[in-house]
Amino acid sequence: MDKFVVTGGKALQGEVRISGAKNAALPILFSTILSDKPVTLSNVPLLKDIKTTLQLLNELGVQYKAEEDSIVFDASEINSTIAPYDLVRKMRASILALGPLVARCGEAKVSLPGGCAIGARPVNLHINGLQKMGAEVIVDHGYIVATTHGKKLQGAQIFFDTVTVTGTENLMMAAVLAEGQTLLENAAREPEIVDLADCLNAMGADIQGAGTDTIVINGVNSLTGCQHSVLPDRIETGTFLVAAAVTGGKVTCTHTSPKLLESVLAKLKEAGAEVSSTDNTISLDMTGRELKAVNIKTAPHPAFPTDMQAQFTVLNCVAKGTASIHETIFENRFMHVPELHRMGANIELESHTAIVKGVDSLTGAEVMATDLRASACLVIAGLFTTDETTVARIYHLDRGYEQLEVKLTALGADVRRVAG
Ligand SMILES: CC(=O)N[C@H]1[C@@H](OP(=O)(O)OP(=O)(O)OC[C@H]2O[C@@H](n3ccc(=O)[nH]c3=O)[C@H](O)[C@@H]2O)O[C@H](CO)[C@@H](O)[C@@H]1O
Ligand SMILES: C=C(OP(=O)(O)O)C(=O)O
Repeated sequence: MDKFVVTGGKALQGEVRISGAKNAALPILFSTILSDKPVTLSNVPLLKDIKTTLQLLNELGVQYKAEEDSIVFDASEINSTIAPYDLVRKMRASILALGPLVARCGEAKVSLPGGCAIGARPVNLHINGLQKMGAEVIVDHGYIVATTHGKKLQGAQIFFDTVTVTGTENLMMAAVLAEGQTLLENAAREPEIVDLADCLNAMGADIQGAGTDTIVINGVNSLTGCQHSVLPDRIETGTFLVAAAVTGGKVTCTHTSPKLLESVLAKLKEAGAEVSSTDNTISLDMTGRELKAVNIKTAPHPAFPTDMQAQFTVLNCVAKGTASIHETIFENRFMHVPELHRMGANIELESHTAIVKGVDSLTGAEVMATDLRASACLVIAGLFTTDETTVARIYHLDRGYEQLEVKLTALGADVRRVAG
C-alpha cells in the first residue's frame, strides 16, 4: 500500500489546475448506460473510482475508447445487468448502476454496497423510489435484485425523507426513460446533480428543476448521444484553498468556479484569508495574515459540505481560538481526529461535534488515512509541521484526488509517494 511522506514547513505558492469533479463524473459515466448512441465526455478526472467505474461499465457491455481529451462511450449493447460484489465493494457509487440498468433493461442485480468508514450509508431511499416507479425490488444474498417484469418504469411522485445525493441521481436517471412524469421532492441540490441533469438533457431527456428541491422529469422513449464536459471539482478546489490558508501561502485554483463553493469561500474569508475570484479562478492569499478559528456545521448543499469538514478541522487545529465542528450528514466522520491527536492537535470529540482549540505547532508523526477526505486533512496537517509526516493507506486519497502529490509539489510542497 502506497504512503505519502510529507515534509512540511513551506508556504504553498502558485497556480493549480482543478480537475473534473469525481462526484459529477461518476453518475454521468453511469448515465451512458441509458443511451444506445455514443456519448463523449471530457474533463473526466483520472481517479481510482473512475477506473473502477470503467471496469464495471465494461462488465455490463459498455465499450469505451479514450481519445486525447475525452472518452467516447458506446452502450449500444448491454449484455449483463449484474454489478458484482468484487467491483461494488471498491466504490459505493457503484449503486448508481441500479437506476440506469432498470430503466434501460428492465432488470438489475447490484451488490449492496455495505457499510463503510464514514457511516452506515443505507440505500433504502434508492430502493423505495424504484418500487414507487413500479419495479419489484428485493434484497437477496447481499444483492439488490430489481425487475419491472418486462414493463417500463412508471413515473411517480417520490418524496425523499432524507436528502440524498446519489439517491436523487439514481432515481433521476431511472425516471428519464419511464412512462409519464416523475416528481422528486426534497431532492438534493448539489451542483453535481445539475451537471448530471445537463448531460441527460443534452442526450434528449426532459428534466426541469435540477438544483432546486423539486425535480420534474418527463419520461422519453429513448436518448440520443451527446458531448459533455464534467464540471470542476469543488471539493478538490476547497482542499487546495485550505492547504494554502494553513501554510500561510498564496494559491490560485484555475479551471474552477467560485459559484460552486460559496459556503466554503465564506468560511475561508471568516477565517481571515483574502479570497478573490473570476468566473473560473479562485485565489487565496494568506501571506502575513492570522488564521482565525471558524465554527462549521455540515448540511446538504448549498450549506457547508461534509466533504470539506475534515479539511476545516485541521484548519481550526492551527488557527487562533476555539471553534466547533458539527457533522450532521454522516455519523462516523471524525476518524481523522485520533490521527490529528497524534500530531499534537487539541480536539475534544462529543458525539457529532468536535471542539477544536488552536495550537501553535503540530509535530510530524506516522498517521493512517481512514477515508478520502480524512486523508487530505492529514496531508494538510503534514504540510503545516516543520518535520516529517508519513500518511499510510493513501489508496483512499487516490479514489478522489488526481495526482495530489504532483499538484502539491508544483506549489512548492515536499510530498513524496512511497510505493508499498
Ligand atoms: C459519489 C458521491 O456523490 N458521493 C457523495 C454523496 O454520497 P451519498 O450520495 O452516498 O450520500 P447521501 O447524500 O446519500 O447521504 C446523506 C445521508 O442520507 C442517508 N441516506 C442516504 C441514502 C438512503 O437511501 N438512505 C439514507 O438514510 C445517508 O446515510 C447519509 O446520512 O453525497 C455525500 C453527502 O454530500 C458526499 O459526502 C459524498 O461525497
Ligand atoms: C465520501 C466521499 O465519496 P464517496 O461517496 O464516493 O465515498 C467523498 O467524496 O468525500
